[in-house]
Amino acid sequence: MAENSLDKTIRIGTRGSKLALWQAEAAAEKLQAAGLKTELVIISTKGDQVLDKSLDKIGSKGVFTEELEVSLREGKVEIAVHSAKDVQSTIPADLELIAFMEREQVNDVILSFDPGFKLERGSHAKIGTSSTRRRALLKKYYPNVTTAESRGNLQTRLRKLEEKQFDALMLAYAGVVRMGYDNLIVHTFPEDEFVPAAGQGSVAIECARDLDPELKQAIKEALDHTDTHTSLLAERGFLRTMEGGCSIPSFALATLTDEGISITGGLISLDGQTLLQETFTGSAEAAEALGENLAKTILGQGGDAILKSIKAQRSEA
Ligand SMILES: NCc1[nH]cc(CCC(=O)O)c1CC(=O)O
Repeated sequence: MAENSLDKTIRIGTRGSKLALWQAEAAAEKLQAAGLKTELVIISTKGDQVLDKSLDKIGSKGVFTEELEVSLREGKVEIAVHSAKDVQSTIPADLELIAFMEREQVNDVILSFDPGFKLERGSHAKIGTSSTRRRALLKKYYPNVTTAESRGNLQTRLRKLEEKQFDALMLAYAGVVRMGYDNLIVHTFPEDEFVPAAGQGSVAIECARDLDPELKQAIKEALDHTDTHTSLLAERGFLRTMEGGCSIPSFALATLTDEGISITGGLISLDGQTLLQETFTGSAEAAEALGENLAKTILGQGGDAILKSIKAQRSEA
């Protein structure tokens, strides 16, 4: 009797952080509900190990994904689960992203242990964040706010908040609610002003291109969320054309509409002085091209000069 590929246990590669485990468990539950067998395999990445440097200083692409991709290649796991936001814009040719799980609310939020904490335009608060996008947007919209590095997993960052290394902490709502810290949210940024990073709030599933086709299809059917996938194609098309890597303050958010798809995206200079932001609409079938065209437009509006100056500043540092 031929061996049935769907009887095989799907080994799920994941980082060991609590959020990563939550995401991997969410994928495992859905696979099990579809009748598939699963097992979690915890893999530590450079982004988990190097905690004393900001991500733009660790520098290389795929700080949260590389070791997972090696395990896919070596056949140690069948799939890898990532925060979609942490996945580099171009995947190596022997690997592929087969599914994007249903997206959580996409907004950035502020957490504080002081329930009376209010963020206002003139606020002088010190806010923990290590994201260049969040820092630059805060400079633009909240010019008196200062920021402090807050690398590390969510638990580490909350400890820094507890130790009063800063007054408040800025994070993605998705991770906060998944960890059950939403009771600490004191401010939610509107997504048209603080446009999230491409992929924020969604979970991406990666596998080797040569994974058994029947198994691949079953995984896709169990995990993929069509509207999220379409949005992510547009956002990742934008990101790829922007060619910035994860430490560039670019942003992109696509949503499906009655007519098709809408994507808002752009780029901000590190000092917050120059903001380029546009919204494009098109058909869902051409989602990827729409994101690419948006990026080309932003680059043409002066985005290329912003990128150049960011790269020059970085090589000086
Ligand atoms: N590398 C950080 C990272 N990657 C994914 C999330 C949050 C959850 C998500 O956006 O899916 C975070 C933390 C944050 O930005 O607050």
